[in-house]
Amino acid sequence: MPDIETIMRTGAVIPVLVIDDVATARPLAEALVAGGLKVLEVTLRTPAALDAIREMKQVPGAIVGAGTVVSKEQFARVMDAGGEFIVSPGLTTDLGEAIVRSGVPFLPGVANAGDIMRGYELGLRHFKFFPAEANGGLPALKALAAPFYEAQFCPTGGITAETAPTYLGFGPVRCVGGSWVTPKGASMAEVERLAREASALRP
Ligand SMILES: O=C(O)C(=O)C[C@H](O)[C@H](O)COP(=O)(O)O
Repeated sequence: MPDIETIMRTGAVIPVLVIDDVATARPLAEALVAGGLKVLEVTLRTPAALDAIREMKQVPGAIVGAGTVVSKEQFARVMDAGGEFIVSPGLTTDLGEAIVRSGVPFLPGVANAGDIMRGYELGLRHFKFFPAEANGGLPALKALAAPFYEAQFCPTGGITAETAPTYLGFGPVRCVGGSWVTPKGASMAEVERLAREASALRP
């Protein structure tokens, strides 16, 4: 199982996926991987999410994890489905301890210094800055990251193909997350094209 550092370094963008119909999961993963995005975050926002993880894991090269994990029960269900990493919108000690103890790669959401300190106490150094744009964007992240020189970030929330490069140009940013690669109603050819553009993004 790759660790969280490796996962964050695999590509410039982690697509954040909302899967309504499990039948779309595998073709979507194939299009994203073909476009160069291998790390796939399936949000637990829909009833299809866990089966979507199972389907996407069949796609060679895909590294499939779950987003929107807010409870230990969800964490257990994701493990059962074969999820390879966990993303949460925030960080509680209870959930954080359970995931850290398991050794499963974990990218918890942080929005302020207290959140990061809670992560440090759990031994975590990799965080999702969420919601990135609503929290003040790159200027806010720069100010927040300054005291936490070991921390590495995946800003997510409101980021686009246009704004991603400015985030990626900031040293502690390893990758960004976003849903722009899979617009609602897009064809698989369009998703592959957007993934190819996203995977080529550099500062
Ligand atoms: O459900 C979660 O836990 C999330 O991870 C939320 C996502 O990060 C954002 O919804 C992605 O933001 P957009 O790219 O602005 O759509």
